[in-house]
Amino acid sequence: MIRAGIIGSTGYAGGELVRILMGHKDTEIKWYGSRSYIDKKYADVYQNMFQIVDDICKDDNMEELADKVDVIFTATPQGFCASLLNEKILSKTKVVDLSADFRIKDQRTYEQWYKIEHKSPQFLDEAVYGLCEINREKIKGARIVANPGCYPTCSILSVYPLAKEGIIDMNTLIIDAKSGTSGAGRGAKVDNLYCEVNENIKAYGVAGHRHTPEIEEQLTYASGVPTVLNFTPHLVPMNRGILVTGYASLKKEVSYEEVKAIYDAYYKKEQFVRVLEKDVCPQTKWVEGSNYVDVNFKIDPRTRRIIMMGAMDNLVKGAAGQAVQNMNLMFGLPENEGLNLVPMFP
Ligand SMILES: NC(=O)C1=CN([C@@H]2O[C@H](COP(=O)(O)OP(=O)(O)OC[C@H]3O[C@@H](n4cnc5c(N)ncnc54)[C@H](OP(=O)(O)O)[C@@H]3O)[C@@H](O)[C@H]2O)C=CC1
Ligand SMILES: CC(=O)N[C@@H](CCC(=O)OP(=O)(O)O)C(=O)O
Repeated sequence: MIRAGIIGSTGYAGGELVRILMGHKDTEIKWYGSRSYIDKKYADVYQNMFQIVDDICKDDNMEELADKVDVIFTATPQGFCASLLNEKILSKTKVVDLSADFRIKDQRTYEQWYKIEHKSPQFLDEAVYGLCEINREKIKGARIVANPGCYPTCSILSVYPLAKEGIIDMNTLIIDAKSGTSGAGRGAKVDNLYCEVNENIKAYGVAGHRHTPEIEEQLTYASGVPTVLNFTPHLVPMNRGILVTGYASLKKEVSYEEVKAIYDAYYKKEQFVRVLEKDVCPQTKWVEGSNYVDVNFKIDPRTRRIIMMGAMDNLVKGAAGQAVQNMNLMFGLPENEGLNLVPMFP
């Protein structure tokens, strides 16, 4: 049995990790970490876990936790994992960090976009960017995995095959994205109050959202071309789900069949990326509660652009599901263990 500790188990991403790991046959959650609910029953924080989880929330330092578990998930705010990680911890346990601390390789870029000092730059090179479909082999041998951001996961997987194959002009890429409110976490914020979100849609982080450099970095690796893009997220009145729409100019004339063959070549063996059939646009409802990312595209011959679309559950493939997929790879388990979650509808 893999012994898991979750720091930040009382947040939305941590809570989803608990839900998924409860159905994982090779993992036992040994430690429910919290800062605000110490000594409270976990099921008192999340009553959906009544009679399912009997454990108490605890706080501890990460070094002591490393003695007790085989894997630590840090589902905590930006800067937390980097401020505590050290060689002693990594010599005893593996770490899957759900925050952005180790996603961006360049320390200055991280500090500039996150406006915090990076406290563990010595692990930036070693950390593997945990987008399983792209970095599978590196993840298998990793001690620390940087679980990708929710918007970046959906954006990169939607665009990746065409970036890699040089079909699109990377300098023309625009990504428009929408997220449900759970993406903002459980902490109380005025912007996320019912009356602010319900019956409303708003763009935010325009020309400055912190996921921009993460998407740019990964698409630069994929395309081999320095990629700078416009990324505009929107908050929509739903609990879960991310919908991405990407636009780029085509570098040459291509047919539907040619592009479909490219997507299929990249994803036909991937359980969690579904390339939809012609003219079917991804919907968040079709992936809710599951680890799937649905992708598709449409060529617009009038503008010589291609429109790339993706839908995903931000808490599953965008956070906890992908974290478990990473853990499975790190421990040599079947990649889908605990993740055969059928999407819920309606
Ligand atoms: N929500 C999402 O869709 C996604 C989130 N993520 C990432 O996952 C991480 C968590 O996000 P999310 O769950 O949304 O956030 P929440 O605000 O819902 O939860 C934050 C968690 O971190 C804990 N925490 C906060 N500060 C400390 C501290 N100083 N010491 C120990 N624990 C602390 C909180 O504990 P307590 O409340 O008990 O004090 C809580 O459990 C973030 O880095 C986020 O970027 C990644 C992808 C998607
Ligand atoms: C709706 C909303 O607010 N979403 C969050 C992103 C989700 C998240 O927690 O960020 P990571 O994926 O980087 O961990 C935001 O825009 O900051």
